[in-house]
Amino acid sequence: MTEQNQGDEDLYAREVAAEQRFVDRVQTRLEAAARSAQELAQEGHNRARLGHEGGLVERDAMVFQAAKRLATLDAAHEGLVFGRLDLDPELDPEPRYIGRLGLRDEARDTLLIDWRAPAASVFYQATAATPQGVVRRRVLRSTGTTVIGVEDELLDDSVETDLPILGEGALMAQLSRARDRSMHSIVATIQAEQDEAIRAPLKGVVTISGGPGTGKTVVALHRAAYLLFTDRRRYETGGVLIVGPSGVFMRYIERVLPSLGETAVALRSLGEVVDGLRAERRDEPAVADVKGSARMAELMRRLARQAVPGAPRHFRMFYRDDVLQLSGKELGAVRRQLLSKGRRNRQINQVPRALADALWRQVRSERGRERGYGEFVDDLLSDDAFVEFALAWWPAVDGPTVLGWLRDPEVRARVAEGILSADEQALLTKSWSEVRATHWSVEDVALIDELRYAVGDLPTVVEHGERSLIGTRGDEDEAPTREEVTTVSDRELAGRPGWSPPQHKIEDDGYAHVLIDEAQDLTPMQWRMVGRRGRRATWTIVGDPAQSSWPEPREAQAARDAALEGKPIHAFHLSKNYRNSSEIYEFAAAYADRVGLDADLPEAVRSTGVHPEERTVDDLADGVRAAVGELAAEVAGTVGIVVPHARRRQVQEWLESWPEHADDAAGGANARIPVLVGLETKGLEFDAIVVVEPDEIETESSTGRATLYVVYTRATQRMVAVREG
Ligand SMILES: Nc1ncnc2c1ncn2[C@@H]1O[C@H](COP(=O)(O)OP(=O)(O)OP(=O)(O)O)[C@@H](O)[C@H]1O
Repeated sequence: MTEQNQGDEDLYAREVAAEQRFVDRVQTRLEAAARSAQELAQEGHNRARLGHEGGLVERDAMVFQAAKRLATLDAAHEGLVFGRLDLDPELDPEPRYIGRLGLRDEARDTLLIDWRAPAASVFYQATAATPQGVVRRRVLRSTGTTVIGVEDELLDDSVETDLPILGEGALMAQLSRARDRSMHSIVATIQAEQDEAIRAPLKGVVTISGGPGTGKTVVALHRAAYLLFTDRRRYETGGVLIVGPSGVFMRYIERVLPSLGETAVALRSLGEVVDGLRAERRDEPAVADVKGSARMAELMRRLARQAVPGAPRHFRMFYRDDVLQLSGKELGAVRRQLLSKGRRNRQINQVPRALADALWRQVRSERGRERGYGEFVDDLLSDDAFVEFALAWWPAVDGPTVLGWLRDPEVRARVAEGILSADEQALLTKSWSEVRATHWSVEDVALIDELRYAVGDLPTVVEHGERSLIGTRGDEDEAPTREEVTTVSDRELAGRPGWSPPQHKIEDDGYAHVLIDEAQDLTPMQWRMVGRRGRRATWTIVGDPAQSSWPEPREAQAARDAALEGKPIHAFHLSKNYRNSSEIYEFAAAYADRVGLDADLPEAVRSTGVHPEERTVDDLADGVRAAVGELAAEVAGTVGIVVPHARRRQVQEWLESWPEHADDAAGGANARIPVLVGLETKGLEFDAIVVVEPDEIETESSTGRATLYVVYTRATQRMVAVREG
């Protein structure tokens, strides 16, 4: 080793040791904060809320909680302290440290600046062209609480200092690491254009566009953390909803926010947006196209107004000297009259009276009329046959039940007339006849939500005597309370089981912030579903139109505009691809160009020198096996095998039968070597990808080319496409 090299190494070690001393100091302070929080917890929470001191301790408690989460969830990655700024000594001779949370020392001076605080923005925004007073930017690389390296950038060489500049650049070091099954935070290396989107104004809608791998997802997640930091009360109380394409994707991103100390967010895939439903299965593309179409909104509206299939269709009774009966036609009129007053489930209390009114019009005999309307109603309400009919004719219904009515061919033909073609109707019939009644698809969830809003939430059944079946004050959201049960009929009915309004109302679905990832794929019906949750929200919308798998972009755009209700839009665009090697991205971009996708082509910042390969093989199984074997040996992280729909099972079976990969194949979509269809790879990334029969992926749906483009942009290091020739 040369003297020069030895000298460099010593300097590097000294700098790392100096940073370690600072990190140790932060750690000691954090532990002290934790101790005082614990002591205070023992003394009781009330004191913590008193006066100035109390506020301070509360803050310590928060710091403690956040730190605990950091320690448990992200120990193996970037540490609590990750950044340091050395400014022009004339501005500030002391270094400033940036961390995942803010911390003060014993004298209440700033020890660590939270990355989201205004004082930290210069860490991300300063460049050599506009150094903003920063001479050196340093990123600390750590494992847990141990500093293992530093990466420096000199931003202003006009200032005289003796600061050493070490390392090879934090960004490249971060981008070259192996991919595992989850996405990690990028707090240490957020780039200036990304930082602008993260810190964008709070009002209205922020859109983040950009080609593959530009950091749209990870930036949007950091933005959610930023919003929680800036207006914690609003966003923690009102809630932040993050919607992504699939369960696999949600699991992939779920660690990012906790690693930033934030857990107060609802992460939902499109199949989980509606409370109580959890769908993972996707319909085949042709069916999904029908179910997602905006035309389904009208179809659902009609469906929600139908008579309940299988419910009694007429009613007949004797009253004094009259025979009273309600035919299908008369019942239809009562149904329409009730529906004109509000949501179906909210009308339940009005049903007996509406039926009684219709029957009273038929009472002609003198003996009947002389008792008067009031007593007639009371007589009816104490008549078991009548009450049973009312309950059976107008039961409380929920979204899944109403969607299930479409299994009845008569109902389906009636509501779909003029909306869906015979072929489209047949597709729906097939889709619902093939699966168990409750095994809903992701696409069904948006339809169920539509119906839920049309019929109103399910009332809660209450035990005997608590509530009456019949309301005393028209269509109200509040059920009559015990005190309001005043009429004879009410008293009689008070002994029967009845309904009270739902505890959870659909009005409670709203969030303070809605973040939509892979927004280019939302169908019009899905836009309606998320729109209902964001009426009073601020929004972040992330997407890349070239990766869209929805065939009617204009229809989706209209649905999206309707969901946003004219809120002001701030658009941000990201221009650099941080995922793919430049060799892989060139291949993908050439494909996009060849097949005529109007793609937003970012610049890939990293090169590996290894080009993707296209292989034609005699035997597909052998070819895939060889490719998987090579790539699994070459990369340390994940290897995705992407297949056409029709080959999924076959390839999964091959993989499991190859002893060398049996372990890596276990764990389904979360395995080291998962088998996925094109659409499932959305938003994900792998160290290496094997694409099986790409031409079949391209032709298996009307948007297959966009899907194949997505597939070609998933690998960070290696890609092999295999075709049988
Ligand atoms: N500033 C950064 N520092 C380090 N890594 C980054 C940075 N920006 C993005 N990355 C990494 O680049 C990869 C791609 O990011 P991300 O998945 O957010 O991109 P995307 O634009 O949503 O991609 P796509 O649209 O193709 O799904 C991720 O591994 C992410 O961590």
